[in-house]
Amino acid sequence: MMNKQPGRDPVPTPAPAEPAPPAVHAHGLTVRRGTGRTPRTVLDSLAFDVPRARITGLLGPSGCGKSTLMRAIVGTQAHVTGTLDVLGRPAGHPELRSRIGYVTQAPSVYDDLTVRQNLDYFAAVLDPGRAAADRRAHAVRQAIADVDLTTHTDALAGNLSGGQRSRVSLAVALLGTPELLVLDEPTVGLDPVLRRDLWNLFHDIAATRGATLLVSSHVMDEAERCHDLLLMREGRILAQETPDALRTRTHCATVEEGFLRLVDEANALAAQEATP
Ligand SMILES: Nc1ncnc2c1ncn2[C@@H]1O[C@H](COP(=O)(O)OP(=O)(O)OP(=O)(O)O)[C@@H](O)[C@H]1O
Repeated sequence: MMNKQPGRDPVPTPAPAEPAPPAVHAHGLTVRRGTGRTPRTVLDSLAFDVPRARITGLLGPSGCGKSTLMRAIVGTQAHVTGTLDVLGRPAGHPELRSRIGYVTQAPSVYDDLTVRQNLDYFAAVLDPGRAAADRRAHAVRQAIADVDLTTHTDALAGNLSGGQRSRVSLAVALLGTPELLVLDEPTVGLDPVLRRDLWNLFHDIAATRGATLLVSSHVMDEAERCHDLLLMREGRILAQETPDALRTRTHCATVEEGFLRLVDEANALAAQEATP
């Protein structure tokens, strides 16, 4: 269940990282998008690791390439080159389908079905057959409880608020207890209480299930809630470190200030290089 305690919650310390391979490993990862003669390079030779059983925040301004990177990781992005390994397999490998939960920015729920019917439908796709009926019913109940929608189980999805619909999408992604959850701006448009509750849920999922979460946001204060950060700017990785390390290195009080300092430095460097 989601924690509804008032006040700001500290980021819980995760268990010491095992020397397991990272959940995501990228090297020379490049994506070109657009049709015609001049496709644009929207991800440019990225190299990074996403550690297991932790929450990595993927942050950067609108248009910097966060969604494109997430699509590449879940295997739905075309024109990907370089190395991109996910849970030990090349991104897009069929075996990964049931091991990854993905929530896009637009909640993908059927408005004319209830919350339970939406979950039943996706559970039947994931775990078909009469023999699995009891297991599916349990998984559906659990996923609805995880996102705190038990009291809305029989409500039509079309009658829910935006935040509740987002949580139905998240519940769908939680079916099958995925090892990696890729969440594209899951808190956009939510009120502060719901945002906090969702972040508490993310921490529960990482701590109790050992799942890895990659969560994108362009709201910098959400960075403070992550164990690790991948900061992006214009299709490149600007920094990969913990919030603490970023604040210390940049001598800034907040991740937002630290990020802006790195952006200014990158801009100054680019201007210097462009000067003949
Ligand atoms: N279908 C497309 N064809 C060509 N370029 C595209 C296409 N879709 C997105 N882009 C470009 O790719 C870049 C990265 O877009 P992307 O959606 O990954 O950014 P984002 O960081 O997720 O942005 P936001 O936070 O606004 O969702 C942008 O410059 C965008 O204009």
